[in-house]
Amino acid sequence: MAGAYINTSLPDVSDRMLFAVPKKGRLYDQCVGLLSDIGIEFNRKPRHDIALVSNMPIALVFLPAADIATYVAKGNVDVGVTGLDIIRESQTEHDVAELLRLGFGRCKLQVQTPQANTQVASAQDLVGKRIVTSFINLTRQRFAELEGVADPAQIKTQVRFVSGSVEAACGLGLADGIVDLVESGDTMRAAGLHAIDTVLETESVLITNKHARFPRLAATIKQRVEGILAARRYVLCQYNIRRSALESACRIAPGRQAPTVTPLEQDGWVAVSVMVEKRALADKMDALRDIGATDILVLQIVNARA
Ligand SMILES: Nc1ncnc2c1ncn2[C@@H]1O[C@H](COP(=O)(O)OP(=O)(O)OP(=O)(O)O)[C@@H](O)[C@H]1O
Ligand SMILES: O=P(O)(O)OC[C@H]1O[C@H](OP(=O)(O)OP(=O)(O)O)[C@H](O)[C@@H]1O
Ligand SMILES: [Mg+2]
Repeated sequence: MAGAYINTSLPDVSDRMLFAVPKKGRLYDQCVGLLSDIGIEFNRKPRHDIALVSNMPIALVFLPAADIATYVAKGNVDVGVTGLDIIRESQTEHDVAELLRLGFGRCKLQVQTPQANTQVASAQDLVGKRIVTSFINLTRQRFAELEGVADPAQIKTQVRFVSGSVEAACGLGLADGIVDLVESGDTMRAAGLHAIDTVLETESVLITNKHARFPRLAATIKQRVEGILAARRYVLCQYNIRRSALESACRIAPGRQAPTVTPLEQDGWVAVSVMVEKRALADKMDALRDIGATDILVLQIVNARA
């Protein structure tokens, strides 16, 4: 095979689905936790970026998060996890299919400027000025909108790429504003900056190549992840209630599909078991108690396939 060489220390991945996972950074721990929760077993040797999954025909490929969308789009790997920000920045959204939003890696890509600079109140005030960012394409697109220019290559705002520590650029006198990710806002505030515009709200996404080689396996991964995400989102609520109040109780907590109702060994009473979203749980328990529910128990869900 021209151009290829055999490295016997690399595992044979030819008949395995290649699954790209961020090799470090914010998404790494979350991804590794998710892989474990969906039953993917692997042993990553130190300094190796490929790990064979022992219980499925999958090879995990550990790559920089910023490159994963491009690898998936080009079909170098079949599926991957990365941020929506990276998919948009690398202009791969037409070549990758989004399988699932993952609910972690949530943050905002924001235009930021020194708090002390009272001349700049909105992103419009930065038109024509110097912006430093790791997201040059998204930044140019946003300033093209602000400038009313159709082609982002024609904007007058000067957008310069840096690969990290973006927030230092204003303090160093290199920029009038930056465009970077903000989650808690601590990094931004520590650099004396504040946000004046949101370019994108992002979170991690499970993506696949549109012509992926292992569509059934990718669908299995998606289903497994859905089960874990649902389990993280819901708890199982069980309570006893008089049959006469059951209809009201079902309106309060209708569940994902419908509550399970079983008769109690006590005339006129039933036991109800229902999935409830964690964030609404306390209110729902109060409301169930108000209509006479008793012995309200809350149980953690480990997995919840639809
Ligand atoms: N503070 C944050 N909160 C939530 N998600 C984030 C945050 N920073 C980055 N992300 C998400 O994680 C993706 C990868 O960024 P991350 O900073 O983890 O990678 P990196 O810059 O390659 O790693 P490192 O910062 O360790 O060098 C981002 O594109 C974004 O989707
Ligand atoms: O609003 P916060 O909670 O402070 O998070 C935002 C920071 O997180 C990311 O940086 P990261 O820690 O990944 O370092 P990096 O800049 O070296 O990528 C991002 O680039 C911001 O700097
Ligand atoms: Mg980072």
